Amino acid sequence: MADPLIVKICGIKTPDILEAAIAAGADMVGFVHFVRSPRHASIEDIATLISLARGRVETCVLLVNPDNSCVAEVAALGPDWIQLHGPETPHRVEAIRAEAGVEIIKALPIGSAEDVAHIADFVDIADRILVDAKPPKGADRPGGLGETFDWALLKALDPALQFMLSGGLTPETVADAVRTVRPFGVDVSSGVESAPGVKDKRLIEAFIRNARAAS
Ligand SMILES: O=C(O)c1ccccc1N[C@@H]1O[C@H](COP(=O)(O)O)[C@@H](O)[C@H]1O
Repeated sequence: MADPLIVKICGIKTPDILEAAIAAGADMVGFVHFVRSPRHASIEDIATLISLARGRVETCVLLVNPDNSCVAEVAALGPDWIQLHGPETPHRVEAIRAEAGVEIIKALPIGSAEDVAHIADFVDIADRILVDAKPPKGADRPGGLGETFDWALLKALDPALQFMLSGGLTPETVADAVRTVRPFGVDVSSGVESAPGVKDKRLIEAFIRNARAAS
């Protein structure tokens, strides 16, 4: 039997939405610590959210090219995962993993066949790979933009690679994404919001329901 689909709801900022994501059956919740994001949460808020979530759902802190002090601050909160969503090199990912002692999701931007080929540089270093749309030139952040990409590019991947899919997924598109791409997991942020940074409980429920129905 195939592994059950992992569903991650990212960009949670409040206990209320955390509870809604857990009640809806999320496997993993993400907290963004990146000041340019409308989903940015302070270290103090993330500490509270992780303590509420511990033992109930896997937790992930999303960072963009963090320095060592940021890594240490986040590692001290005891998340299950750190998601690196910036231009971190394989060497830097390895160093952060060793420094933090936390499993790493490496997010990689996909816009071309070369981007897909670049994934191989990280498969033995990161604990999990997440593919996202390459942000448009001039974007003020490297993700959480609701942008999709050409999923057909992923056909070049090693079929044995278990990866998570993100990038512009919504309750309407996630079933098609699951059936077409057959990812190990799906990750969503802006597709379950009523406005940038404002999560919508009904959209979270619909996303998880539709993802599971297709898996
Ligand atoms: O959510 C953000 O603001 C964000 C900021 C910086 C890097 C990544 C960010 N979000 C992640 O991007 C993907 C795709 O998001 P979306 O569903 O297209 O909105 C996902 O992993 C988000 O957690």
